[in-house]
Amino acid sequence: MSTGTAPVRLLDAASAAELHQAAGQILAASGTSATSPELLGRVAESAAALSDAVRRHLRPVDTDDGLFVLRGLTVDDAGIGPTPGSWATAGDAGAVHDIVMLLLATAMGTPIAWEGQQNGQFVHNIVPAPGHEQEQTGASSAVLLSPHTEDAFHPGRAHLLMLGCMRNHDDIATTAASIRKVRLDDADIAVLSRAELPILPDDAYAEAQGFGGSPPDVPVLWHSEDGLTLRFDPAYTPLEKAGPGYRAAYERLEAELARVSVAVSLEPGEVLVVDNDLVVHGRVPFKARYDGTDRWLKRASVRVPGRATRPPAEAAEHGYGQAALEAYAA
Ligand SMILES: O=C(O)CCC(=O)C(=O)O
Ligand SMILES: [Fe+2]
Repeated sequence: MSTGTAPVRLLDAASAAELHQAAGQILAASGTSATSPELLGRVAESAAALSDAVRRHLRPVDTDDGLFVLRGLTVDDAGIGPTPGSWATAGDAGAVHDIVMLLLATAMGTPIAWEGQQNGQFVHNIVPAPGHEQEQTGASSAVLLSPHTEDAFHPGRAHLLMLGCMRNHDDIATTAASIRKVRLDDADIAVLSRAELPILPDDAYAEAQGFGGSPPDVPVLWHSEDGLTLRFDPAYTPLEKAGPGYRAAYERLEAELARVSVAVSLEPGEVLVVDNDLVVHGRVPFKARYDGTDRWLKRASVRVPGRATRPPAEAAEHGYGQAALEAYAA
């Protein structure tokens, strides 16, 4: 339905067919989209052979929106079968789309996965799951998923987050707010650039939540070479530990992000690409159907080699014992 004011990049039919065919061939050769060195090898080879036309659409995010919607791919609603009841039971559901996501991610950088999340898979299934309605994770539904940087607790977090839509009958929007559209005075920026509070692992990382080390304090805002960037996850930030001045600045940032937030309701086939250094994303509340027709997204996370958008101090963080697995690590 509506993608609000999000910039759209429209793949022509030939480019969409090229991606579908490449993914289909990889799936036929591998028999599954489950991660293996063989599968990743095929993806890397195929991504390297993508046409310039496809590649042009996958150039870096190039506006202050900090995101774009890639349109033109298609999903066969009957062919993908019912929406899985949870990520854990998704298996090979929509497998060819997992591989499309990997091809896109590989054309933009290096896909990453987490040992502690969704069994180390490189493409996650985001579906509402019974019993998780109230959580601050992708499996929730009844609550607003508050705006956050993806995997904000970790120094190895993605530079780009990709959300590919399989099904969204109720037009449930992802929200996105760019730090480049926010108005904050210099004093607030200075306060929020101090390493004052930690960002704790979110509920998708049970193991990291049990980590024994002491949580590092991190800045929320940071001036990188190309402008202001943010690392923000209020649901996992112990704000009560900060003084009133810090809290007030944090709340002004929150209010500004809400003011500039856009709602992006993805249609099947559309892929939202979010710059995780510029944009916080979330999701509006909704009522899960739990009948096989629920909203269903595929998610991939991408590191962009050589990108210098992170404070150098992050290199010393322990990451709560979690390791980001790079698809093409040497
Ligand atoms: O469901 C959505 O639109 C976004 C969920 C989310 O935050 C995520 O998948 O990282
Ligand atoms: Fe998220």
